[in-house]
Amino acid sequence: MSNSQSNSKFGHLPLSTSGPLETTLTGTALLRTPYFNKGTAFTKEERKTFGLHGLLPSNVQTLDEQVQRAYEQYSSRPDDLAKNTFMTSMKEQNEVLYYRLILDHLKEMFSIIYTPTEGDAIENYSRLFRRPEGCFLNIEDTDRIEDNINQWGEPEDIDLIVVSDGEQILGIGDQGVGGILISIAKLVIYTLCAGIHPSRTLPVVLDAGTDNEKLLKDHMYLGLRQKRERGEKYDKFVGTFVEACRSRYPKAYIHFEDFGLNNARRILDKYQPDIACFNDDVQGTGCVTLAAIMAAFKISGTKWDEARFVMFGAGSAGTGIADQIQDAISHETGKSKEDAGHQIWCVDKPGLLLKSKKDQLTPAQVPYARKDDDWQEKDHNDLFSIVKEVKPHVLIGTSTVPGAFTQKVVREMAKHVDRPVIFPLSNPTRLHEAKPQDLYEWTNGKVLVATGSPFDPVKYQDEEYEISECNNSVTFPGIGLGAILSRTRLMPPSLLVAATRALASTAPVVNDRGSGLLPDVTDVREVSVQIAKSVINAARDENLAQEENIPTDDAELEEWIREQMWDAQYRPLDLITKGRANAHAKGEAGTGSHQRTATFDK
Ligand SMILES: NC(=O)C1=CN([C@@H]2O[C@H](COP(=O)(O)OP(=O)(O)OC[C@H]3O[C@@H](n4cnc5c(N)ncnc54)[C@H](O)[C@@H]3O)[C@@H](O)[C@H]2O)C=CC1
Ligand SMILES: CC(=O)C(=O)O
Ligand SMILES: [Mg+2]
Repeated sequence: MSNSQSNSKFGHLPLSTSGPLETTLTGTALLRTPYFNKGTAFTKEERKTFGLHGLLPSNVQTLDEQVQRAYEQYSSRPDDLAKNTFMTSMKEQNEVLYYRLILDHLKEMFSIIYTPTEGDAIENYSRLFRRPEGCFLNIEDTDRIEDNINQWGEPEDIDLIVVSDGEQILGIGDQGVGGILISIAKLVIYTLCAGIHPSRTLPVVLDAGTDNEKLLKDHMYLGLRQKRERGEKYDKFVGTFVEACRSRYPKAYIHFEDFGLNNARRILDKYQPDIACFNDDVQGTGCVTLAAIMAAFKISGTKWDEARFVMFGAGSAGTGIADQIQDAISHETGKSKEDAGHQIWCVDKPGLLLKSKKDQLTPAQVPYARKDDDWQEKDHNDLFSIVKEVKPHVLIGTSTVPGAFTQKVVREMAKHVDRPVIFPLSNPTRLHEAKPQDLYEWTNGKVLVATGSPFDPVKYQDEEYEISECNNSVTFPGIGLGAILSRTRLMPPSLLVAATRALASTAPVVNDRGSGLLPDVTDVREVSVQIAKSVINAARDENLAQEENIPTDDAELEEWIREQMWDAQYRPLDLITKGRANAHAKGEAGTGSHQRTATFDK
């Protein structure tokens, strides 16, 4: 491996990003491989070495000039969905340019490549489809799963797999095979926000059918046109997929995304004891929300032993957040977990979760069910009455019910606590339980707010307030970076606690303005370094790290992490012979069945 240009003391590491890239590709094959393609930025020497003369206009451009042109093209698209489609095709042409463009306009573009616009792209997947990306597995072809997984590379080639079965995409429900786009979007965020190598990841959709009638009736729908399979056949499907991943890519970390209510937690509970895996909706959301609550309490002065929480929408995200709050109360106050749970009231479709309805509750909801006796003769079916009774300090929405936090509910809450902490987290934007502007008006500016999708700053009484985005995208990239670099065998709750503490400590100086509950998205790469550092240290302390050469010195560890974070910069290219490529026992550049194996990094 050639590292002639690396100045870093860690330039020898396999994931180091400071040296040249090696490839066997030349001519149009090189131009058509997005990982290597530099387009008009190929230097004169490279054009000669790689046979590019006549295939490019003569002027050599810098990456900055390319970004400028691409941004003008992007800006000329008529609406957000058209911008999203433009970005998808850019990704298929030139990955460095794609990521550089977004990083240079992160705040503006985050909502285009992620929630809310990605939700629209997913809803229209079969109609907007141009080119497949990712691994499509379907429940009627389980015999092929192993082969389909194996074709993406050699055992050392894949670090991270994001998988969805498309049943509960963002807040827009069952999108069937379109779920591939959430796996891809989450991987893009891993690369943008934590420098995960784009060529060492694998997006997967598990197509188990769909219960979305609109898709079933749509003759253009590209997935299995049948009702969702459940039960044993479904479990076997997921099990075969997990086994295939484990046996082919034993070091890969598996991220589960947007599974339905009855599967998300069940699948996590099944695999978490044995493999390094993570459910973003349950765990990532829990981490980021807890960090935001910690920041809010610093402003409000609320004490953990007296704080009362109402969770509205007790599904995957709601119970995931409740679990993290419960652990935090227990940790901060020394209370038992059971006692800590008494400070949390969970509300779902039928109202407050009650013990008498145990049969109708999911296993994750059961610990939060309240005694019926305590609620006799009290109205426990509607949110207003519950808020009136509980007088919560914190109200969190993960219900997908837009406007559920009405003026009446919010004013009632504000009567009892000085600084109401209100987080409407349901995505996409149109499903938020309340709008930040209204929350400011209804609480006379007292609210401490964070939202699931991005919102513009709020203007209230001549002041402007930033609205923090409380989205798992602030946490999962750093957690994944830590998992990958430490090669942790497992991802137990203790590593997530380490991640949450690191995130909470990176919040900007918390102030009384409602801003600063969480770091700004533009700082997310630095935040990811801190989260990864904390996760790596915890993995090592608990003997879970399989990577042996993790620096013990804090500053060195940071340098070690940064050196292994992929950045959107063109690297010099070395032309190597096919024989040498084979000697590295890696997928031969450009001849794989898909572009993700068509890379040969260093
Ligand atoms: N900000 C963030 O980082 C995240 C936000 N979310 C958002 O949270 C929402 C829920 O996502 P998941 O938990 O994955 O879905 P889920 O389907 O597991 O949970 C939704 C829950 O809301 C309940 N619900 C529906 N109607 C209700 C009503 N009228 N009253 C009370 N509860 C009601 C459902 O019964 C279910 O238990 C989505 O909009 C999703 O986009 C999810 C994960 C992360
Ligand atoms: C953010 C996310 O994971 C969701 O809304 O499902
Ligand atoms: Mg999700």
